[in-house]
Amino acid sequence: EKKCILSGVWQNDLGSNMTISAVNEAGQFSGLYLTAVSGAEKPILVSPINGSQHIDSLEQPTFGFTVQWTFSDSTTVFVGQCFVDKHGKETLQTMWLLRVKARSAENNWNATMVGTNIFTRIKGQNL
Ligand SMILES: O=C1N[C@H]2[C@H](CS[C@H]2CCCCC(=O)c2ccc3ccc4cccc5ccc2c3c45)N1
Repeated sequence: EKKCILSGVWQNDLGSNMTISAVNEAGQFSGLYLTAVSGAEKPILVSPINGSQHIDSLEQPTFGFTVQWTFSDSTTVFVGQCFVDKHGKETLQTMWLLRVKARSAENNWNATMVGTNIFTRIKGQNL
């Protein structure tokens, strides 16, 4: 069947790595995110994630999570769905919004970036 529980280790098309802890009975999870890219002028550090996935159906569930970047005053929210192919290979198709801190309300208009990322499991991490 096309069940997908997000716990485990994932890598996206940018080379960023994400480790998601156990998913509880409400579908909530936490984890750690190490981005491979950044536009901040600070060194990249591991950052916490918190989110939730649907577990009512577990068939190719939708999910969302927030990354609170520890190395800069910025936040990213990811939203997406887990797809499972006929071989059982899971892929997370996501879109994200990155909000960086604006100096003033006048600069609010260009403080949010948008993009997409695809995540796949790093081998041997299906536990
Ligand atoms: O795995 C993934 N990694 C990337 C995508 C979506 S999240 C993103 C990493 C974001 C790290 C923070 C950052 O880049 C960042 C932080 C602070 C900034 C301050 C000021 C900025 C001004 C212009 C452009 C920026 C671009 C990224 C920025 C910041 C700025 N997927």
